[in-house]
Amino acid sequence: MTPAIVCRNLTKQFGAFRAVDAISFDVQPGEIFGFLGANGAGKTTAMRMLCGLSYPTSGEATVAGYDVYREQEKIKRKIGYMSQKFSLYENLTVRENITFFGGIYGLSDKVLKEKREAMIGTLGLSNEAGKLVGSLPLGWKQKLAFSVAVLHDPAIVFLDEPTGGVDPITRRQFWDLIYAAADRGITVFVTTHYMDEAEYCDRISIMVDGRIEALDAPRLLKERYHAADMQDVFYQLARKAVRSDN
Ligand SMILES: Nc1ncnc2c1ncn2[C@@H]1O[C@H](COP(=O)(O)OP(=O)(O)OP(=O)(O)O)[C@@H](O)[C@H]1O
Repeated sequence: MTPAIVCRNLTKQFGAFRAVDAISFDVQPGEIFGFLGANGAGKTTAMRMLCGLSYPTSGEATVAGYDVYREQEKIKRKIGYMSQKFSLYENLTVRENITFFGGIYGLSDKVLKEKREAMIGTLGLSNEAGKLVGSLPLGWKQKLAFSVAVLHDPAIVFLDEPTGGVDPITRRQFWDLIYAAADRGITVFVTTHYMDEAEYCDRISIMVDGRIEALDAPRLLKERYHAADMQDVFYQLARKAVRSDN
């Protein structure tokens, strides 16, 4: 099977500063791939290159089979993206947001209507469908933003710290949505600072100062680093970091 993402020595330099330093990995279709690293490690910079939002300085990568230098527009049509600030319009209602993004993704009126009503039902938002998104609790906004990011059944969805600032139960519900998407064959590429979420991933990479220091299934990483949990694995690797954005 062709990998969903192929990344070879991908590098991003800002002047003399190497934010992402020759990272290499593959992500398989349908995989949930966790992309971990301390603040400033280079995760967002790497993700922006893979999403076709910025050009690499050097190295190679394909996303959904498309080249990150030459085929950025094709990549954008094949992916979903949810940024830390999630991209919903606070001054539109739940239903209007879904309709708006469905239109951008080019869904037909009929498909859009079906998907919209199904989504509102699945998320339990029937009573909120006519309310402004700005009035919803953060956890609901995040679940809605994720559902909108996969509305067009992309090959890959990129999630940049999608669950920041919400409680563990809401995060667990969010992950149920991620699993459901992966079951539908959508590849999930997710950054997180929560180590319980790292445990939910099929494989994770840990970035330190722009480089990937470790990459494997959580269970194998715990064995390798003689760690009781991912928190400990992460700490052993990330404490070597010189860089800090804090
Ligand atoms: N446009 C830019 N120009 C110069 N430096 C940048 C630019 N964008 C990011 N950086 C630097 O590159 C490094 C990596 O930043 P990045 O945002 O990719 O890290 P991150 O791992 O996503 O961190 P966080 O977890 O805080 O989001 C940081 O030191 C950051 O200051």
